[in-house]
Amino acid sequence: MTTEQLQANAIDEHVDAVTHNQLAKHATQVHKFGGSSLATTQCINRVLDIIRQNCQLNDVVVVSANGDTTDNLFALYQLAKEQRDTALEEQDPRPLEQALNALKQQQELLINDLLNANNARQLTHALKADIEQLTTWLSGNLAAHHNDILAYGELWSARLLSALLNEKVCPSNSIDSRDFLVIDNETHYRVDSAKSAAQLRQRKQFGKLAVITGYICRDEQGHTCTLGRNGSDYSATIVASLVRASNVTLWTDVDGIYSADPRIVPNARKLHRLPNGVAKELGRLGNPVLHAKTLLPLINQTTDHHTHLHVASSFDSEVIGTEIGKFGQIAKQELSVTYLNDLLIAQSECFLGEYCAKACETFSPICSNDKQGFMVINQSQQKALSQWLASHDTEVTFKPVGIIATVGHKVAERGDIKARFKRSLKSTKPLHLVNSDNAHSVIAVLTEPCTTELLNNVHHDMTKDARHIGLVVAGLGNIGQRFLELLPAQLNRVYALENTHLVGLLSSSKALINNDGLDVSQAMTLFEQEAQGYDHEQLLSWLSHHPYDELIVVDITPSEEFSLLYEQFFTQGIHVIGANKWAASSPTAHFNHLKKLSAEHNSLWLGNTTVGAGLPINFAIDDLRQSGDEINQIAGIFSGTLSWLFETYDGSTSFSSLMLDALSQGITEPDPREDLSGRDVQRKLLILARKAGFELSLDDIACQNLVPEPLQGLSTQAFLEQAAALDDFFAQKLQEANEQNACIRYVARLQYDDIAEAKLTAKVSLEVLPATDAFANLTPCDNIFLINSRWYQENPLIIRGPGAGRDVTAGGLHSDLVTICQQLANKQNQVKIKGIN
Ligand SMILES: NC(=O)C1=CN([C@@H]2O[C@H](COP(=O)(O)OP(=O)(O)OC[C@H]3O[C@@H](n4cnc5c(N)ncnc54)[C@H](OP(=O)(O)O)[C@@H]3O)[C@@H](O)[C@H]2O)C=CC1
Ligand SMILES: N[C@@H](CC=O)C(=O)O
Repeated sequence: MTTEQLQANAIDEHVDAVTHNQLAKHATQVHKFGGSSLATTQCINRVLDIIRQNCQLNDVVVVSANGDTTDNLFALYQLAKEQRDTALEEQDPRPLEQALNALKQQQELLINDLLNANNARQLTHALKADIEQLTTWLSGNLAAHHNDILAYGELWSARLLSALLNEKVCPSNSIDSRDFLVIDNETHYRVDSAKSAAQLRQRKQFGKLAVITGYICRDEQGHTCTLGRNGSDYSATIVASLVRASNVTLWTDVDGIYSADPRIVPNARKLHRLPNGVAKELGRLGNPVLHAKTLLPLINQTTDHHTHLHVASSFDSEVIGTEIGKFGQIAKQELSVTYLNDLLIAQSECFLGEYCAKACETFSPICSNDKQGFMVINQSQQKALSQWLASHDTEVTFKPVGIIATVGHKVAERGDIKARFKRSLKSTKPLHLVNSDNAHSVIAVLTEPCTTELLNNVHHDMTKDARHIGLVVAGLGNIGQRFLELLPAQLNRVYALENTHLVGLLSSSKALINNDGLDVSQAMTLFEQEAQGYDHEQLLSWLSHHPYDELIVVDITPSEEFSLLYEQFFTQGIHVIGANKWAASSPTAHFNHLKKLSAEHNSLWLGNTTVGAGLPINFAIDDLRQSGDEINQIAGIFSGTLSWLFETYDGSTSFSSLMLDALSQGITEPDPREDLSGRDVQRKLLILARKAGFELSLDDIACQNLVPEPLQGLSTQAFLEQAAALDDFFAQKLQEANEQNACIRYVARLQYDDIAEAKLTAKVSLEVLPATDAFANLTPCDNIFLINSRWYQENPLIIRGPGAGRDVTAGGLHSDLVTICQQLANKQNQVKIKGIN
């Protein structure tokens, strides 16, 4: 292996390592701005902002000509040509002069609007020289300079942007791509990569952001060439392959690739991630944004280096676009529907058997079939194909057709998708159904043009179940691990979870995020091996660009700090399932703000395990209220820990030993003082009170703290070590209760009395209860909830059962997950297409 290859491999390994975990930062990037993104001073200022926010100095910017400049240069060329072809006495030089003047003024306007006087003077001077050269070419050997003339569009655009960057953003130099980019065959746009890469290295200046002209290059003889239609996109991906960039972003006037043309199919979904092969097939079958040749340089077969491509809108840079690259299974499930009209089906005996392959090689048809002897081609190919067949002495018939195709990774090999596609076409009776050679599409050949209605209906049938849900689990302790253990079976079993993928795992200091999904059966092992340090800024940045239709964060942390992120989650439409009680018991203003945000952004927020673990107490209260009931009393034993401790504690074992036992069983909070202080019960009562419709805060609930003061300020570890200091207090309380034939229980009580002066009273405290009390005879760890309401007055509603522990809590979280996924599925079903034409 050469030194260069070794270096290249080392770079690849490094890039692989940092990009596998998606919270890591990326390497060199190429940003390409299309003509519409650079059309006006306003657009160019937006581009400056995008560069400020997204580029580093070692990145590369590739530009198209500003707005319509290339079209205007081409029109200039045509005018000059017409003039040349006109008899001398009939020639009128004015239209050409006017067009040239208009072009010059357009450039001067941009220069003077954007640059300071000094820089504007320099660029105007250079522009003047260019216009003189243009004038010479237009009146000289026109044909020989066709491409030189067109090249000015990109040249001016790069020069202007680079000058502007120098003035306002960062050091920059503009590079004329003809100084490095060499193609050895203009027709097939084949790039001389070794020569071009070496020449680009020489031109790129260290510490300056390079602004490179798109669209143009040179051939081996040094003539200016263009890269054809959408050549600037192609330039960007070529440059990316030359500098071995990790990513190219095509900043354009659309915000991504959709599952169908969104101008025709209003319910088209944006495809966040497209595998390379599928993107190429979409480009081939008429996607207006992607072009097959743009994607060619993205995979280097020799080094296996993969560059990802993003399509994003320069008009709304915050909107997440589409990423094209190498992905795992989840992205491979994406389906889209595309169509082409104004095609011809050519039928000939010549297409039967081996000649078909030859014809395909020459004409690259949309589709063909060598058993039935047909090819579908563009109308523009009819003449050439007729001639080709005539030279083979064969007859051909042509008929107008359209096509509609379903496109997705290896769809032609998936019986279920093909069957669905056939069903969706049953009213149409296509002429043929053809699998594409690469198997990434199934194409239906239609006798009539594809209509808007057909496209909408087929799109609906093909993509109705296609929304993907990403799942991020925060908190991988006692409950989090059990949740993950149960996850594989749930994903297999529950239909509503069919498109749910585990994509992120977080502890307090480490994160493992993978957009391609994590293997659920090995989640914890993967986390231990691959998780990396992270901060909230990185996490939020990933969350704001996640590639899923919906994202759910399951918060199984005990952290207030993590709960403060809910505000950003909800703002981004992310759903939250919390076992963590902090947010739901936060100060009233904050809690109301979160509720408002989640409603505004359609974020679902469930927290049924925050009280009673898996018991359906939150459901019950919601249900009572929805049925018109009014709750006036909630009481009970809300702490599994305290229930277990007081039901078990009979004096034979010290209270502190029992507490350590409860901790090891996973019943207590990570810091058992959260239970013993009454705070956990206080939070639960607040959560239920809010559910029942009362507006109060923690301070409104009197709370008896059972932790002696000297133990309150210690670290968790120190507290556990000194836990024996609890024992005397509880021994004495137990003895006093025993003397009255009673027992001690930690009880929560909320009472609403609309006649009394203090209408609402709420407290959590240690009570001495008669041995016969309903709260006195629970199975250790059970919770009991007693509710009095209009419907349940004399005879209260009672819910009782285990209120803490790994299984019931993890189970309760899974119940919330299914509920959310079912609701999201219903949301998707609301977009039924009615049929429009
Ligand atoms: N035990 C039970 O029966 C019930 C518990 N709950 C709630 O479940 C939650 C988890 O309890 P449990 O599993 O026992 O706790 P553990 O202490 O066992 O685990 C907590 C996990 O959260 C992580 N974590 C802590 N802070 C953060 C943070 N800021 N960001 C991301 N991750 C963080 C920890 O990471 P690290 O290891 O790095 O510290 C750890 O992985 C608590 O809120 C608890 O109230 C709710 C109902 C019942
Ligand atoms: N520590 C809590 C756990 C559940 O919220 C309890 O004991 O109830």
